[in-house]
Amino acid sequence: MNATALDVYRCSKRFRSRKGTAQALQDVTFQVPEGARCGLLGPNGAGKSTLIRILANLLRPDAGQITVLGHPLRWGRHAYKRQVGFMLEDLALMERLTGREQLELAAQLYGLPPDQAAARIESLTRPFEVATALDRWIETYSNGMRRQLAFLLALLHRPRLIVLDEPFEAMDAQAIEAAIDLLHAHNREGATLLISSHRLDKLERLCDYLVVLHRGRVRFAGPIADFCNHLPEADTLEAAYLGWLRAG
Ligand SMILES: Nc1ncnc2c1ncn2[C@@H]1O[C@H](COP(=O)(O)OP(=O)(O)OP(=O)(O)O)[C@@H](O)[C@H]1O
Repeated sequence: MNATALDVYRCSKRFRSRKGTAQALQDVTFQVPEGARCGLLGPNGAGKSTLIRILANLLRPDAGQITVLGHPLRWGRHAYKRQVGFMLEDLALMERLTGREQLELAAQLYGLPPDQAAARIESLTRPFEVATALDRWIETYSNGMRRQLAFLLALLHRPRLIVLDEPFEAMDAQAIEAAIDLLHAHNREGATLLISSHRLDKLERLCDYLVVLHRGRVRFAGPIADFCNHLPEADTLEAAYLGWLRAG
């Protein structure tokens, strides 16, 4: 049996503001086996980004235990940081660096020797439009190029777990294809994937495992085939998901 890459147990998060409270996550429990290509699905406001921000240690859960690659997640500690690559909703790029400088800086932080970093940057960026703009300030990038750069930053250090929040948003068709190919290649080399996206057609091609959140709760976690078997008449993941939502 596979080891567990990600173990989330009874994780809850409530946001409080003057206008009231929002229970973003409630007793969220699921596991992702090592080597899985896991899609994270759910309607707007289901809690996907909140969960990913908690995994990235940017947000403190109110309750719950999370284990990432065998390390318990502790608030403010980054025991596993070098083994996980994140692309978050807030891309947090450094506008007055060039794309190459941003990639080199990250490579340095991850301890890649400069010659290896240069070769890695060259091969990673080659299929993407951002390769033509690596020596320009990030400030001048289009939205799609910014997202390509953020995506490549998540993969740069060959992490064992890759966690991406809406990676395909604003990417053109060619970039999406290149991104899917790269993710498959990293998965073949052993990386586990957790990818939140509303692009169900892309997730269907990429993923073999699914976690579905709805109003902050886990409504399904398991192989995609099991999810689709609930609605045998649906011939795509999108049709199965829409049918599942309709059934309430
Ligand atoms: N900083 C915040 N303050 C208050 N409420 C928040 C905050 N962040 C998220 N929420 C609320 O938490 C809930 C979950 O939001 P979250 O962004 O995690 O959903 P999501 O599944 O990523 O949605 P989407 O698909 O629209 O990106 C929503 O009700 C949202 O309004």
